[in-house]
Amino acid sequence: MIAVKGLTRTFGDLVAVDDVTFDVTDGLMTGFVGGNGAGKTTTMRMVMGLLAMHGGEVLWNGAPITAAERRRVGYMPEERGLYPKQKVLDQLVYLGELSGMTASAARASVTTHLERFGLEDRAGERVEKLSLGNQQRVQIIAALMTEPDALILDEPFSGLDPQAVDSMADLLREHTARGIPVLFSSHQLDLVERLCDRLVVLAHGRVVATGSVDELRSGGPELYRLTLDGDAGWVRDLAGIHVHDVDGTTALVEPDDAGARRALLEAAVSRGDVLDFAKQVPALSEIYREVTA
Ligand SMILES: Nc1ncnc2c1ncn2[C@@H]1O[C@H](COP(=O)(O)OP(=O)(O)OP(=O)(O)O)[C@@H](O)[C@H]1O
Repeated sequence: MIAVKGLTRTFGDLVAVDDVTFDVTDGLMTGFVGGNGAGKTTTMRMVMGLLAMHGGEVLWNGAPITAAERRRVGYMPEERGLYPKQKVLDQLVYLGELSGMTASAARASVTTHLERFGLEDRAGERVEKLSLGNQQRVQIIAALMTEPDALILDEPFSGLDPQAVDSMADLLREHTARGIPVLFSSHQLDLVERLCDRLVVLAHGRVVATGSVDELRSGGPELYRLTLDGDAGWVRDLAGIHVHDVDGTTALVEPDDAGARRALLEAAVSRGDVLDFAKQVPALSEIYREVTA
């Protein structure tokens, strides 16, 4: 498990990462989300030892992470570092060898991964001839091919078509199923919601929310949507009901307690037909807007 404790980094007057603490737990997919400039890349680079920390520490299974342990982490940087002139297979085998693999093991792993991403017929092409999405796939293979002990991926899904997103998601799930901790950053909240076991939400360098999607969803107010066959404006006059919105025949309300909720429903039934009354589960995007506001 990777534990980030009190990580801090400044650039001049800017505190880019401010006392950031979270875990990347074995076998779980942790999504790292936050707006542009929130500090995700800076945090990941410090975890990988590519940028000096100004405070805090990074632990691997409870002890400060060593250089050797960091080499066992598959990392996909934000700035993609491929050599445009080199052929895909040669480049990946070279990167594998740099990470300590033998040439034959690297070649076998690369071949398997190229097939997974449907790139086997591109192995002999120069990287610069690939589309951006395919270059992205090659970059991902570079992070995965060494059978790493953990994965830290900066925007691994950006630029991928839906089919490649699915291949990538399956691959990451295979890693977590083997107990490997995975941290990835993304702006695609629908993907994060679908894939992640846990979320770390960053805003202005600080962690503003952590937990599973369900935990984050249940942390907010308990809202109900009431739809009537007539105007719903009268709900504003009910005691114990905080009205969030009324739009014609529909009201979004937050009852103080179960008694207020029952009274609301009884009042609604006594006035006519109740077409719908349901608890509202907020979308991750709504929670995200709330916590990063
Ligand atoms: N080398 C640097 N020198 C000065 N400022 C920097 C440097 N690297 C990052 N920053 C600043 O630190 C803040 C955090 O940047 P960072 O790249 O970590 O954010 P991010 O969450 O990854 O954003 P994005 O989603 O846009 O990639 C930003 O304000 C950025 O401008």
